[in-house]
Amino acid sequence: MRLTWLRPGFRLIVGIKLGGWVHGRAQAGQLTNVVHLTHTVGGSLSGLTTLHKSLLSGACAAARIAELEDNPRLVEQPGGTILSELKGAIKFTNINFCYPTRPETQILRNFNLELQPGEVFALVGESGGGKSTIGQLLQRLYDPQTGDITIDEVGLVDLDQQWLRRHIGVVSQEPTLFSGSILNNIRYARPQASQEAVETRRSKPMPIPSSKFPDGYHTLVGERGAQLSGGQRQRIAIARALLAEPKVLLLDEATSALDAESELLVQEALERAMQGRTTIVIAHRLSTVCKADRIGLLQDGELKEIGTHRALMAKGGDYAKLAKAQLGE
Ligand SMILES: Nc1ncnc2c1ncn2[C@@H]1O[C@H](COP(=O)(O)OP(=O)(O)OP(=O)(O)O)[C@@H](O)[C@H]1O
Repeated sequence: MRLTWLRPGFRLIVGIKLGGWVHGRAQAGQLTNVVHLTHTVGGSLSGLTTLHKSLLSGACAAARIAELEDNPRLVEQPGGTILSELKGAIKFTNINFCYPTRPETQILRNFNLELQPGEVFALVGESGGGKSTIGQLLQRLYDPQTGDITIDEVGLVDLDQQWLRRHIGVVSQEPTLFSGSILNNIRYARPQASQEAVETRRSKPMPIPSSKFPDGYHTLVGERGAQLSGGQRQRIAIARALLAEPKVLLLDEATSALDAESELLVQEALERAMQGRTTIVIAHRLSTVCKADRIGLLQDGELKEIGTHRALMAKGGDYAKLAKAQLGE
């Protein structure tokens, strides 16, 4: 078995990182079959390979390994507050952030944003401007150098990280899948969900045309979903987010890999999913963000314009120029 779940040139770092990370989880009693890994971490790669097999015996463990691989987190801290009820009020206050590997490049400058529970907020701006970074900070994959981020007025730094990530549904350009069936990939956030619950959400079919797969929902997706197209991977990630019913949704170019017809169908499913959830939508195509309650234009690391599509168009600023160029308004 190859250790392809570890990126080439990344193995040693993962080994060290995994030690701390897995230990944290094991202490929390949430991933007991991985506790052996902490003993293997200074050991040989063959030891890790054996362990890898045993890890893959549990779908959740595998999912978490895949999750870890794609997100070599710098912030790993066990314990913390678990809120009994999450409303979804989000506040970023005076955030300054640069990635630790590139301290000379400031991504966010004095960034401020306050979202009401249930609000749909779209983030637009030039490529590389820091939109996805805001999503990464919200999941606490990184901590800002200065400033605070709160959910329901509790600082992210005080919240239990696993709890936080379970309550934020994420659909990104390149979703994280693990080698298992479509079914298990979808019910990652709710492992006990029945197949019926997976296939139907609020009486509407999930956006997975399972008849197109040889074994329907039991079709294996290959390592990291390699046997699927980008669009199929995205559909699975969307189905996973819909099933989990999180209070906060982060849609980062969630439909970018879909063809126009599929995008319409999936967009409809997503719009249903956004109802009653605080949602941050990141999209290049302005046609998908026009309906948001508010839109923010990120420029030079801060929100330069903020308002409804109509208000921003009336203002005639950079958003209006962008929209006119794209939508021909
Ligand atoms: N893990 C990382 N380490 C270092 N720099 C990074 C990392 N991730 C992103 N960056 C850099 O941070 C900047 C902002 O990236 P980000 O992905 O947030 O932009 P974006 O606005 O979402 O871009 P796009 O619209 O193209 O997806 C970019 O210059 C990018 O190269």
